[in-house]
Amino acid sequence: MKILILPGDGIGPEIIAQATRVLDVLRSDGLKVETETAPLGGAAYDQYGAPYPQVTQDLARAADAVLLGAVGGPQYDTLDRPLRPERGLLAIRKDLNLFANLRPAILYPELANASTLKPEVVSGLDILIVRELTGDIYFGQPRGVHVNEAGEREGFNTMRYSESEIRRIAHVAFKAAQKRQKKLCSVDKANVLETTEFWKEIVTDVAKEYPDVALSHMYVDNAAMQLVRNPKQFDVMVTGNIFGDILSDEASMLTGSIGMLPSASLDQNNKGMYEPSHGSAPDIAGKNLANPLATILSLAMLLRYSGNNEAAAVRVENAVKAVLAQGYRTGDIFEAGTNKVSCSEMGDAVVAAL
Ligand SMILES: NC(=O)C1=CN([C@@H]2O[C@H](COP(=O)(O)OP(=O)(O)OC[C@H]3O[C@@H](n4cnc5c(N)ncnc54)[C@H](O)[C@@H]3O)[C@@H](O)[C@H]2O)C=CC1
Ligand SMILES: CC(C)CC(=O)C(=O)O
Ligand SMILES: [Mg+2]
Repeated sequence: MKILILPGDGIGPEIIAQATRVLDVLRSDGLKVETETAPLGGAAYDQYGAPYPQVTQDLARAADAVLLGAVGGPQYDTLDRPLRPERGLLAIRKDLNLFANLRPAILYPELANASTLKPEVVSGLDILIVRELTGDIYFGQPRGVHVNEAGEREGFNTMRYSESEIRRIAHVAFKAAQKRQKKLCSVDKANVLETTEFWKEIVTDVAKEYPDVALSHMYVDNAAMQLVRNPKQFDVMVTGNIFGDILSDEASMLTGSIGMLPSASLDQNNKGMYEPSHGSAPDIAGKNLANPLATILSLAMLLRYSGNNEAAAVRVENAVKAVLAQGYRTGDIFEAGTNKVSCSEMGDAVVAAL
């Protein structure tokens, strides 16, 4: 298997370094992988003047899977939009047709007290958020800032979803629910937005092919509230790009920290890009403070989905469980009585536990 590694910006290189060490151990134990490394985002802009340069595109297309740290940073926030790191991320997702973003929010029992919610609200939590990733207001045209008819400057983006885009993500979500508790909640804002009323209509139609899955619908504002009130009511949630982006950050805090939430972004054939759900955390970048576990768990997802290697995935996940049981904690999940470690020390612990 060919894996392209994209460290990206901010904490990206630090967390990717720990995931790469884990991969190296698996490789020394016989896992057949070739790796290449390329820049994406701000790092690519600095080197090539573009956030998703040709060299990265060529390697990404040739790879079976991509492992990404994160992109972005304040030094890039004043660049023209097409040059910004986040555009590079959107471009690679679109280029590789990675429409299905799986974001599992699982609470490891050892982290029940790291959550800001009461342990009884989150203990045993196991939710899968299925987020559509290549459509919606993040990609819809027209977009921009112009002077309107009243002579005033005005910003605009467009929320759009085609029927085929909704159908294919709905199928992914129903199939995922079939393998879990057979409950799917589709999240929309159908009371206000035509695009998401259409979403609801199509998801309801696709449901006819999955009679064993109980489908429910919820408005996104209520879903945001219910995730905090009673998150264990959910099994699989399916939603569009922007709602999924926001709800998955919210769900991450149910697991103790955004530094714990991995993700897989898949195409129709399980080629995928794997990345933590968080960003480049400029506030802690370069300080060896970041939690690398979301990235290491993203590597596990890579091994499972693109590598078709369940045993290797479980080995990595068990190592993460072991280090949590041993009491290792980066600052974001630290609590009294545990052992506070740096990003690289957490990597040491995971490598030792493999
Ligand atoms: N997939 C990606 O590459 C994403 C990139 N971004 C970009 O990242 C930059 C920062 O965005 P923010 O809104 O601050 O979101 P962020 O997720 O980078 O950080 C939010 C907060 O969570 C903390 N945090 C995040 N990951 C952590 C980790 N592994 N360990 C410990 N603490 C962690 C940060 O220190 C910060 O306090 C921006 O340029 C943004 O556009 C944001 C989200 C996703
Ligand atoms: C640049 C953003 C679209 C990335 C993000 O926030 C995410 O994918 O979670
Ligand atoms: Mg996000």
